[in-house]
Amino acid sequence: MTEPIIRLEHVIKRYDETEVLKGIDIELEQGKFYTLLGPSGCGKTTILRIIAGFEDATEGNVRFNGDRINDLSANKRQVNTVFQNYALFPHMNVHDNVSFGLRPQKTFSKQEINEKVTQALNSVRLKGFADRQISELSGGQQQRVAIARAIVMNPKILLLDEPLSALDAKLRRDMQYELRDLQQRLGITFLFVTHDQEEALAMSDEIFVMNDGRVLQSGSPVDIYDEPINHFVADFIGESNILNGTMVKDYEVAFVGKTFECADAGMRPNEPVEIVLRPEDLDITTIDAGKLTVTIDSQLFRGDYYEIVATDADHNEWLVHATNPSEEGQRVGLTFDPYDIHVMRLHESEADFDARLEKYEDAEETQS
Ligand SMILES: Nc1ncnc2c1ncn2[C@@H]1O[C@H](COP(=O)(O)OP(=O)(O)OP(=O)(O)O)[C@@H](O)[C@H]1O
Repeated sequence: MTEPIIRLEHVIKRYDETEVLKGIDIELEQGKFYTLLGPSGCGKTTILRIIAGFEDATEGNVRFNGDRINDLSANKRQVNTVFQNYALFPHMNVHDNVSFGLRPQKTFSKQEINEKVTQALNSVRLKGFADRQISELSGGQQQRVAIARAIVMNPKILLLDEPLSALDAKLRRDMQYELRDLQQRLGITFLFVTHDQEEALAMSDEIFVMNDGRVLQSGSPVDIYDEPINHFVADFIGESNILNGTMVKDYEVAFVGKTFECADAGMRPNEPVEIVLRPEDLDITTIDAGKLTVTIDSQLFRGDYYEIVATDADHNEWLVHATNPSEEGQRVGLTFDPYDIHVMRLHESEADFDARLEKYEDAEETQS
């Protein structure tokens, strides 16, 4: 296997007594789009700053293609950063902003610099903007200049710290497509920071879900959405119904006072667990056909689905995304498939979770 381009080995960061990174182990491969996702203050920016060389790790190793770079200064790392506030120079035009990092190198002629700037501006669809002043640009265009300024340096890794947060919803969505497209065209590694789970799901090859200085789970968007490791991840990534339950035995789980067939195995008999059922995996049906009976409390039309809140006999609240409307106060059945029940062990580590998943997938293969 080839060396990951970046590897953080048990990185800890302390400011005085406060530990803001509590042992981060992550690997980034060449040419992939990675996202650090987590709530404000969980340590995302600190990880970027340590990779960029603006901040030292208190403990642990930072490796670039296998070499330890903890002591390498920021300007010697093949890493560039796009900041949230763009950090452009307002008194300079677009060309001078984009070429700013190239000029002190003195290795390029004026013509080479012009070619590189033109190429970078073309990549971010700002052809012909070189002579514009920064103040004459929209927010989205300024964002593109910031990206052009970073990619003109030909980095191996681009770090992006919430680069879309200042844009309105429509422009933000357009830029999500563009950034993803740019990453694929350039083939360099992107490490993107956001606290917006939809953005992370839409853009990434791999997501690191963080909370309180730790990576709780890493994986593809589909893996993380379908198999959240714990309550925090399930709740943070999309909407969920999360309930306490008991794993009666392999492929049988009990919650809300009933026992249901499920697709999980490999836990202790009667182990306490948490259950996740996604709103889009629940169907409303007749009371007779339902696995549970609920009463509809309220509904909102959301364009492509109805968001329904219902309550069961034990006063548990259920969030359901349905294609058809229901009537408030109506008693209906709720149904779901065994494989839509996601069972989460309490306090499971990511390594334990991966081992359990692997065992379960092996068993599935043997069965089929
Ligand atoms: N220079 C510093 N001195 C002391 N504490 C700091 C310093 N820089 C960051 N912190 C603390 O470290 C923690 C992590 O900060 P960080 O900026 O990495 O979080 P984040 O996940 O990027 O948050 P946000 O999404 O709000 O930008 C926070 O509690 C922050 O207050």
